Amino acid sequence: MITAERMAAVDENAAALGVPRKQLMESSGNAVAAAVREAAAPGDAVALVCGRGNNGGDAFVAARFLDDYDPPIHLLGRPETISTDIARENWAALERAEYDTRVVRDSRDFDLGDPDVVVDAMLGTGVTGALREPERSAAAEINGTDATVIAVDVPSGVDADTGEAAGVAVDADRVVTFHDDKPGLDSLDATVTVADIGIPETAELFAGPGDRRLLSRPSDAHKGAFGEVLIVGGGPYTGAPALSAQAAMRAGADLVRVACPRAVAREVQSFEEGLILRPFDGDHLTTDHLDHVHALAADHDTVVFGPGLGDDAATLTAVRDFLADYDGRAVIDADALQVVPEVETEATLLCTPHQGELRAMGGPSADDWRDRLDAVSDFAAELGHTLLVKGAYDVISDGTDARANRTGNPGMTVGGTGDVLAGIAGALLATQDPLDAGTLAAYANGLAGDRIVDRQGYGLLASDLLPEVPRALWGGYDE
Ligand SMILES: NC(=O)C1=CN([C@@H]2O[C@H](COP(=O)(O)OP(=O)(O)OC[C@H]3O[C@@H](n4cnc5c(N)ncnc54)[C@H](O)[C@@H]3O)[C@@H](O)[C@H]2O)[C@@H](O)CC1
Ligand SMILES: [K+]
Repeated sequence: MITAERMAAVDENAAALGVPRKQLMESSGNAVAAAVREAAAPGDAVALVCGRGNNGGDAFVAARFLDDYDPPIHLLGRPETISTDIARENWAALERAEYDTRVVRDSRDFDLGDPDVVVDAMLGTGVTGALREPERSAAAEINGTDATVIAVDVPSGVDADTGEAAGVAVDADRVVTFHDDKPGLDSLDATVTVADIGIPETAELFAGPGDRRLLSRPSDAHKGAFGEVLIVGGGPYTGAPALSAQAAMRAGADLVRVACPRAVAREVQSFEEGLILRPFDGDHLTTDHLDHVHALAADHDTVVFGPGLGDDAATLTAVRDFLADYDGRAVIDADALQVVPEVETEATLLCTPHQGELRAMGGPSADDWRDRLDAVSDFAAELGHTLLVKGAYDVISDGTDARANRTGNPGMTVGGTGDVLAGIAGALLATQDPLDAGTLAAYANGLAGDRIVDRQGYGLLASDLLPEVPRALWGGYDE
């Protein structure tokens, strides 16, 4: 099952891999034509009813595979208003090649005739709200015929994610959907077939630029919409919590605060004047500080636990006790990771071990990234938490789905890059589910490192990543 939003991301990832959408449209159109040939007897009348988006474009392609039927291709609207280049190019090809194209300027112009098979290619996943004219009248006319109705991707007017229609929708006999089943098709009274349109498996498996679609900021963004992040770290180390906090800020968090021991607070502050500190007494975290940390955590959307905390036994006990009483969202990194397998918690955790830390947690080791996908997925299911296992290919799994990320480079083995990753993950976990947050954090962190190495060669510092994080997350690079 794939949602419309995820499908759009996978599509963009496929294009980045070199399989552009126009190529996918050729496969989609071919699959639609195959369904028509299966439904139509020789000599049957076939009609294609097309909208102005890519759903219509699929049917423009199908027409070229249906020469035997010489179908009329009804375009609902003026050709100049076709909304995508690839659909427009396919329409222009039909006109130049003298297919039976018919432009419907007004719903009164629409004459469906009496076909045996109708292809409904008015609207697919791009539908918003109830069908407008002329699609609305056309849908009613299609529903009024005895023809076999084959819907392209999804019956026009139906929401592919929910199966619901905001008004009149096409009542299809068959649906040819692409790449994967859609959640909204299950409830329909139609035969659904899934056509493989040649999207590489890795367009879905590997993080890519399409994954960033999740971050498109709503236009009415107000302070507080992107989350407040608490970093709990520092003690034996001071740079780590400062890096995580700055990374969370660069990744779009609205507010980031750092809870660290008072003994190192000035030093942590000195890395960046914009950090907001909420220190606790002493020089390392212990159970004495848990009331303070719990009170703070309750006011934040996510907590990043671990950067620079150290592995003092009292500190690890404090982490364990904290998690046992916490039911929010947290990124767990560095020394804090080792307590995760022992603790019963209601919290939603995104754990970010490298492969050594994963083994220390009792997790699997596998050299090949494909083997690691399965092994990490099993271990995530066993833990009941999401894992982002860092490596040349990062592997991310919530125990159900697994993804990989291959941005990043050997220059990033330098100290502190993991703290940056944890901070980005903390910011993203405030608004995304753990699998998406982990995938996108790994992708952006690695992409930032790749851009720096492209520009200046090796010799990268973790702090170099910080100013690159916004562009890695929101685009602006020529991919
Ligand atoms: N990987 C993919 O996602 C692929 C998608 N393809 C096709 O592309 C389709 C999605 O294409 P688009 O995103 O262009 O969207 P659609 O073609 O589904 O719809 C977009 C058009 O519909 C209009 N519209 C929206 N709501 C309307 C309403 N309520 N009443 C009347 N008109 C309305 C818009 O103004 C726009 O012109 C898929 O359903 C599928 O058929 C295929 O071409 C190949 C690959
Ligand atoms: K359709």
